[in-house]
Amino acid sequence: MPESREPDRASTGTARTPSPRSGASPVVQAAATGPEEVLTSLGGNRDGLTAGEAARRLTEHGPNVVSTYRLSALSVLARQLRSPLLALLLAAAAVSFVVGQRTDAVVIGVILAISVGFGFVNEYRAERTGASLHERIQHTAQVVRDGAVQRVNERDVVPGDLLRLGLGSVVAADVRLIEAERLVCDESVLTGESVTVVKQTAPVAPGAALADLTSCCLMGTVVRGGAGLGVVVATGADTEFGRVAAGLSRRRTETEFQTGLRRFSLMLARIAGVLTALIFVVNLFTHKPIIDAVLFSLAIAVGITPQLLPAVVTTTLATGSRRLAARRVLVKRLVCVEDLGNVEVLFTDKTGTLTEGTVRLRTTLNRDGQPDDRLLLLGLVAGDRDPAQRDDQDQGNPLDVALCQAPAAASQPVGDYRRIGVLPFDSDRRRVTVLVDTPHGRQLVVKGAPEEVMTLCTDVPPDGQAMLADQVAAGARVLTVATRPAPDLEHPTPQDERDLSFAGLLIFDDAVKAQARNALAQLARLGVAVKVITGDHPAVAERVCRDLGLTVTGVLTGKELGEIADGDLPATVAATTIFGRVGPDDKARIVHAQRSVGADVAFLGDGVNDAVALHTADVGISVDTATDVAKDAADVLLLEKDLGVLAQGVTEGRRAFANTIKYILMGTSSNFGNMFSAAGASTFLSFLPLLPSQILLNNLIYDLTQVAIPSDRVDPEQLARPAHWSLREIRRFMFIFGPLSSMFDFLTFALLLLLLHAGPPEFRSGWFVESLATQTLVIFVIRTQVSPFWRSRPSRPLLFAALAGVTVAVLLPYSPLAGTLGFTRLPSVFLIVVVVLVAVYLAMVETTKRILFSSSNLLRPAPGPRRPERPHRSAAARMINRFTTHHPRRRSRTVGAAA
Ligand SMILES: Nc1ncnc2c1ncn2[C@@H]1O[C@H](COP(=O)(O)OP(=O)(O)OP(=O)(O)O)[C@@H](O)[C@H]1O
Ligand SMILES: [Mg+2]
Repeated sequence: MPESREPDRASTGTARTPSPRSGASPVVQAAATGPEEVLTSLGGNRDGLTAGEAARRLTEHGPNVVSTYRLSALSVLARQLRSPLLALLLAAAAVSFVVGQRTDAVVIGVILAISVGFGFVNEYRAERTGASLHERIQHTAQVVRDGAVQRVNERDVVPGDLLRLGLGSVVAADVRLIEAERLVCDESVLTGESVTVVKQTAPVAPGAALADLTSCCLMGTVVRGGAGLGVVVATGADTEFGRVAAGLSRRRTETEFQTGLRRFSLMLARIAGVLTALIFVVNLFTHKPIIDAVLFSLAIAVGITPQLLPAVVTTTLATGSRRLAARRVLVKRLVCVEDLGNVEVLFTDKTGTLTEGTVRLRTTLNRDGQPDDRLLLLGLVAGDRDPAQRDDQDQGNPLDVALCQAPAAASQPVGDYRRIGVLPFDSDRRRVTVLVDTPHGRQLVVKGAPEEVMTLCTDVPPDGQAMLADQVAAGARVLTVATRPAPDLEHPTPQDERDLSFAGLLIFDDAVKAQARNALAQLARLGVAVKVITGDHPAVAERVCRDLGLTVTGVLTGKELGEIADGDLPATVAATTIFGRVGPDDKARIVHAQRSVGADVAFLGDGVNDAVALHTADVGISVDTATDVAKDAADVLLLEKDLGVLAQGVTEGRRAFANTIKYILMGTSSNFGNMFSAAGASTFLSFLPLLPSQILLNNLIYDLTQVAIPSDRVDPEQLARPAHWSLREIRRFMFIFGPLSSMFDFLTFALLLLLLHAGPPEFRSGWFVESLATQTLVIFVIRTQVSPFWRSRPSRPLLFAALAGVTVAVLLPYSPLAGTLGFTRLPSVFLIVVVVLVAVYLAMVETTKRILFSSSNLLRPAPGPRRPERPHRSAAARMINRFTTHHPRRRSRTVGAAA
């Protein structure tokens, strides 16, 4: 991580982006004032607020959020109406109303209203699901209230609260620091500056710039090291972050899926444009009334455009997200469902995923290889948290938690050891160092990864290494403890970690998770390669993999990784299963290398050390109990750390993709073919093959049948491999199945005209029935690669919708509405002919499908050209989202529904 920790560097704060502000904000004033003074002025004390006072302040100041997101029905409706096509059509209908074709105009108006309403309802419902995803992700903050440390919802933090800050926490409000222990913050979200800032408690000069408020911590910034305690001086929109948040864009970058959809829609729009213009010109030449020609060509364009696409996509994704939520997997955005389906390589951490994650201290070994409680005592003293503060010891670093929970821990005289200073744990140094006053004088105690600590020792006994090797080979997690007298030391620095005396080893157990074996097998069946990335010793990881039956093809350590040139990295990473002793930047580098060979990468981790890699991956996955930064960086949150649910997530993603593709293939085959035929027929007929209102009605009924697609079953074969967008394949599909459908249309035309000598109403009625039947029923063939198609069962809603659509089409010419809609009864011989035609058509499509799918990649793994690097959403946008509520309450700024 590019960071500097020298205080002088941090306080000079050159050339940092100032935030727009009007007058000195609460935090700027507090920064220049003494800590106790600020605390008193806010009516607080070291015991924190009382519960009653906190509740009172919450009503007074409102929730601690910077913005409120409102899903506005109006904006969803506006999106439905935004189509220029619709506007043109309405205008043309209005003109036709004025020139006298009243019924036709009214019918067009009614059908359009129903279509818009239908699209609106579907999209609004799906959007609401999306919005509710957000509310399920809760963030908590650690505050001192009534004299005790407690976790409260971040939104309930109020001015005057005492906020505790630790490694990896996202600061929940603007605070004035009262205590700071080597506290280092990353304020890039506010200042754009990647150099971290060292915090302390001394007041700064009045009117200091935002980047120089070293006595304060600001909302939205991240604690990169150390710990602190501060009094909240501002919450919500009154914070510095709240002020800038109001002006920031919340635009999100597109995923591959969204890009694919957009390109597809664009392609159809182009085709529709060309076709419409052509029909219009031809119809003018064939001397049809101009207003009819306009209406007709516009109706065709409407017929081609997949208006329901957004609704179908959101509904499929929402269905997937609901199923996932039932399995305790939350996606932050709906499209993440689809992203999950594409995952090909999963990097996972070890603790809690492959192992139970409840680390237990098994034994201690001193210099002579004997159990010794003194090591436990030293281990406790050199914990990441001060053991003198007994609160919350069951949260945090699993190894430290294990030490606190060891049966002998309670009887250790930790009270006799007073902590003077600490070099907190971080994943690069892999150790904790504390300076303590002990009954035997002042001492430096170092506890950490054996490779790191043992090199700092001068007196490792001859069998020390062997002792360690035995334990590691057995799969135990081992920490080494070392000490040194330091009588004159005041502030420990990394340079003081030298000439240590080896004290012994702490041996931990972390049982292998039994269910993980099953989950790994499931992922393997889905074609997802699993790799382990851990800060632990590779041998420990190897042992775990062996126990779980995961084949290990290669092992690499962080050190070896450092020696590999960027160019060679992708190949090496691809050939490696275990990455051990890697730090945060290595993790990101590995993920990056894997992505560069064109694989879709997911990363699962929950630590501060995982945040960068979580951002780098295509899909970042974390757990609900993870550190704030990891949770924020993730796209998917598991409420339980379990690989099994992930396999299901992948399946759901693929299901969503498969169903979306079904809709698209439908739209590009028969539907497209029919519109094309209508256009063609208009060139040689002396009358319009379908009235504009009939085209719209045809389109509406078809659309109604299509909304059942998200509910459809997906064949197991399609779930077995990730699929990717390929516009080329879709186009190919379109140019094979479109004309095939047209061929049957022209056959119908010939029958109607030559055999049955149909006049305009009969012709239109007949073709209306035939075209709806073909374009609706073809779903049963297209929805599956299984041949013959009836061997794959569709979902009940889809079956019902399709059959109902056809029934309505057949009955319409016999209904009382027939006259208004321009239909007439059909001779029964024609209906028989239609049945035969449809059957032959479906058989043809089935045969073509068999040939096409055996050579096509459309619904199967397609290692086609890959998308470029995913541009990450800006850190600020992510952060605003965190501090946003979807429940409008008072005193928070409202932003539009543009998410
Ligand atoms: N509390 C601690 N005190 C001292 N050393 C520690 C502590 N926690 C971890 N270490 C050492 O640092 C190493 C890396 O730990 P880190 O938490 O960065 O790993 P990780 O990548 O999160 O691993 P995992 O896959 O187990 O989650 C550990 O293997 C251990 O040797
Ligand atoms: Mg970890």
